[in-house]
Amino acid sequence: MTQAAPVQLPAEWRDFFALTKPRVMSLVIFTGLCGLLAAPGHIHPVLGFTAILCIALGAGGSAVLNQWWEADIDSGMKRTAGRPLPTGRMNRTDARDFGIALSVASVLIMGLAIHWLAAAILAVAIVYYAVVYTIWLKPRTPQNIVIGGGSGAFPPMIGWVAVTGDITLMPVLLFAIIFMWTPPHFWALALFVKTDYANVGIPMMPVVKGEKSTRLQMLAYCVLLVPIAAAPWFIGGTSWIYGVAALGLSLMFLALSLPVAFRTVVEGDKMVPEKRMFAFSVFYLFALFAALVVDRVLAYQGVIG
Ligand code: HEM
Ligand SMILES: CC(C)=CCC/C(C)=C/CC/C(C)=C/COP(=O)(O)OP(=O)(O)O
Repeated sequence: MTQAAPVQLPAEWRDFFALTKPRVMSLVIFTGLCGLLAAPGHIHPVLGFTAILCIALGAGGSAVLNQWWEADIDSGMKRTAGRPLPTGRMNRTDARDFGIALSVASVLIMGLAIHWLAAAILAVAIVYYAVVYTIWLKPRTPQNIVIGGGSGAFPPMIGWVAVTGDITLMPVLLFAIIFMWTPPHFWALALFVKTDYANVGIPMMPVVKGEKSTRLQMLAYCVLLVPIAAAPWFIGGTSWIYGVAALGLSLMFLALSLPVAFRTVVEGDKMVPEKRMFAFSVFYLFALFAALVVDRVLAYQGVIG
């Protein structure tokens, strides 16, 4: 029996798709979906799908605009030099227009089909990432991702508001969890690509304040994340199922941050603890939000109290 050839997008389409940072955005879309599924209330599946599609379009659009603005910086970093704009495979104007089209369409469809409050938060998230973080904070301050982390923290709130139409304590806590998670997530990576950022003059924390300070700050955020991740349980917004998962995952994340915080790096170091912490950060958020959905679906079906 002959095997079917895998479906391949035309090269140009692949570049447009790559510009939306699909791997990073998969977690953004997942947390948005979890916010939507965990919210109390009902949304028609077609509208739920539309809301998630809008989050995906908005997140993708802002990532495209981020790369349109940063094409020169990206060409100077090993990790990003192969992207469609720095390699010259794509025209900058096309990228800009694509980013604007995705962003505008996402907000308009969200507003017209779902809810204007959800659309407004989506618009804030897009502007926060594409303008506040990319243009203003990133080239200016080592606190760029601490403050800029707000951009990635909005999706579960958007998903939640798409169902309920209002902002309560629970979506604010989901925002706070991702906000606290972002510095250890990103600085773990920044530690092992530090020279890239130094070469292009981006003031990331390890470049400006040094590795020791960055490592201790990562530990501090991991400590804060333990009560913040468990807060939805403490306020009675979830059952013990989410609570135990949140405490277990957060303590594991904290445990992985200890060797990162207190070790001395030697010449030729492979940065294994830092790479392990970065990989776990991604698993952490997937698992935490999955636990939230399991908890809420069981509660709404009356299986747990
Ligand atoms: C200001 C905040 C953030 C910064 C600066 C940041 C930065 C980064 C960078 C530079 C990478 C490496 C990506 C690459 O190699 O192209 C990365 C990977 C990743 N980020 Fe973030 N991130 C942030 C927030 C978030 C948020 C909020 C999420 C999801 C909710 C997220 C999800 C991911 C995922 C899933 C990966 C791994 C992608 C892969 O498999 O390579 N990030 N992040
Ligand atoms: C709904 C919506 C608008 C969501 C946006 C969410 C989001 C995840 C924002 C921050 C994301 C991110 C991957 C930054 C990468 O940093 P960078 O751009 O500095 O990384 P680079 O060095 O790889 O370009």
